[in-house]
Amino acid sequence: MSARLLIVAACALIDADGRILIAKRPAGKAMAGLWEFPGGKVEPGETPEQTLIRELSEELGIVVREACLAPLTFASHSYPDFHLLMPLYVCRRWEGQVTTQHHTELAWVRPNKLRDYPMPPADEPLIPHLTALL
Ligand SMILES: Nc1nc2c([nH]c(=O)n2[C@@H]2O[C@H](COP(=O)(O)OP(=O)(O)OP(=O)(O)O)[C@@H](O)[C@H]2O)c(=O)[nH]1
Ligand SMILES: [Mg+2]
Repeated sequence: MSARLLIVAACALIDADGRILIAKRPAGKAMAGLWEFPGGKVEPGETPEQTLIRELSEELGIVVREACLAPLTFASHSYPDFHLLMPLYVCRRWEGQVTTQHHTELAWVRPNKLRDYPMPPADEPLIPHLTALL
C-alpha cells in the first residue's frame, strides 16, 4: 500500500550574518512546538515557488521575488499517514520586516546550532546541506 504524497515547499531565509530563520509550529497543529522552515503545502495549480511567495507573505509578512529563491536540496520522508516530499529553497533577499503571523516564535540560528532546536524528523537530513552552504 502506498501512502499519500504531500508536496510542501520550505524556505531557509538567510540573513547577512549567515543565520537561518526557523519558526516554532503553533499549538494545536500536527508537530506543534517543533521548529521548522517556513513554508507550506503546494496547492493545486501552484508551482513550489508560487507557494513560497504566498506562504512567506502569509506566515512572515515579507515579499519575496521568485528570482531570489534558490533550490538547495529536498526532504523525502515517510510519516505514518503521508509521504512528505519537501523541496528546500534558500533566500537571502526579501522586502519587509520578518514578523510572526502564524508561528509561536521565530529564531535566527547559525547552522551549527540548528541541532539545539527540535525539528520534525524529515528536517534532520537537511541540516548538513545548510552547514555546507554557509
Ligand atoms: N513548513 C514546513 N513543513 C514541514 C517541515 N518539516 C515537516 O515535516 N513539515 C510538514 O509538512 C506539512 C505541511 O506543512 P505546513 O503545516 O507548513 O502546511 P501549511 O503551511 O500549508 O499549513 P496548513 O495546513 O495550516 O494550511 C506538515 O505536516 C509539517 O509538519 C518544515 O520544515 N517546514
Ligand atoms: Mg506552513
